[in-house]
Amino acid sequence: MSETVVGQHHIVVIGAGAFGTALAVVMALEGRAKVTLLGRDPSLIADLKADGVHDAALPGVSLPYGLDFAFEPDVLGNADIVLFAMPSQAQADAAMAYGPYLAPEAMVVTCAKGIDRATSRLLTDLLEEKLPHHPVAVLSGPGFAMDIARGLPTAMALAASNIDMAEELARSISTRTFRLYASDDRTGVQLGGALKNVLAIACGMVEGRGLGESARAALISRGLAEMSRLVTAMGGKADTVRGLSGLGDLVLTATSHQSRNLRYGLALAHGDAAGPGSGPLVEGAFAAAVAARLAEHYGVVMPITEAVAAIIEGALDIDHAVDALMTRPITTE
Ligand SMILES: NC(=O)C1=CN([C@@H]2O[C@H](COP(=O)(O)OP(=O)(O)OC[C@H]3O[C@@H](n4cnc5c(N)ncnc54)[C@H](OP(=O)(O)O)[C@@H]3O)[C@@H](O)[C@H]2O)C=CC1
Ligand SMILES: O=C(CO)COP(=O)(O)O
Repeated sequence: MSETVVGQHHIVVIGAGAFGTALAVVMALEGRAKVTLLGRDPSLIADLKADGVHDAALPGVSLPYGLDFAFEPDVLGNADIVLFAMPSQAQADAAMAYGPYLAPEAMVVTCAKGIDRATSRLLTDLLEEKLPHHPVAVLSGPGFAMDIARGLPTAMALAASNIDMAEELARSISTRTFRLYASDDRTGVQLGGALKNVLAIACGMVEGRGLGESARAALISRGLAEMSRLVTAMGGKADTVRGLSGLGDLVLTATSHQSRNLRYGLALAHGDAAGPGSGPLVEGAFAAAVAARLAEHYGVVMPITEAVAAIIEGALDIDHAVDALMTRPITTE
């Protein structure tokens, strides 16, 4: 186990899945901070320590020598930065389970891309309620876990309500291959991450039905317009939507077969998608209905998001959805 040097950050990543492990790997390789990956399954953690690989999450990636592993939450007692890298719908439970172990000065960063389904709340708001003594930031943007872990160049956004804190976290977490840009727009950054997943599902359906690349481009740009409307209605910035966590992540996820959300859309188009939660994590399948509720609440027009939500619920089929979207009244862009 590596020792903490005076003045050095101790960063704990909670959640030994694909993204949590990738973040831990890239930070540990940099070697500036002491980094611990905290998982909840003792046998998995024992295997990671013994084997030096996490083949289920990141096949072929070596776990660096300097990375520490733990399953006992008391390791949190000397961490000043704590990353919550579990799925959106597990963030509230994780805050309740790990909150009592956090050091008083710990800054919390949610790394999930979604909205809490039970409360329709942004994850930073949810975590702040559960962890009232800790500032909560969010990390989001274009970056597949595998690319980050392999040390390919990636850039994401780190947003906190206080820009000084966002800059401090961005500097502390960034590495030579993983570059973070600071923002004070938590709302914009989080909604970008959640909504691009819904739009990636739609792009998967477009591809699965053979509707063409022109349709996909139209979907990306009209989807971005929807994203912009909800972000600004909820107090976020239009500029954020054009940045890494909005346009950047939308382009990545809507065009890559690495994306689980895109693959889910493809499966829906082929009529062989099992329900959300029954297979690999598909955040957009949970976010679609919540985003549609938020759109209604804020009086924002989001026809693509609403169509995806209705298709997943089984209330609409893809052909009718496309027809309805194409025959909406002609309007300005
Ligand atoms: N994969 C990627 O490329 C990227 C993912 N993300 C985001 O990161 C988040 C996680 O995704 P990803 O890592 O891919 O998902 P995975 O399914 O690979 O991993 C999720 C991890 O969270 C753990 N977990 C689940 N519930 C809890 C809990 N209550 N407390 C502690 N740990 C828990 C799981 O443990 P167990 O196995 O025991 O259930 C698992 O280790 C998502 O919101 C995703 O959108 C963001 C950018 C890139
Ligand atoms: O968010 C991601 C990359 O930025 C990962 O996307 P998926 O969850 O669709 O695989």
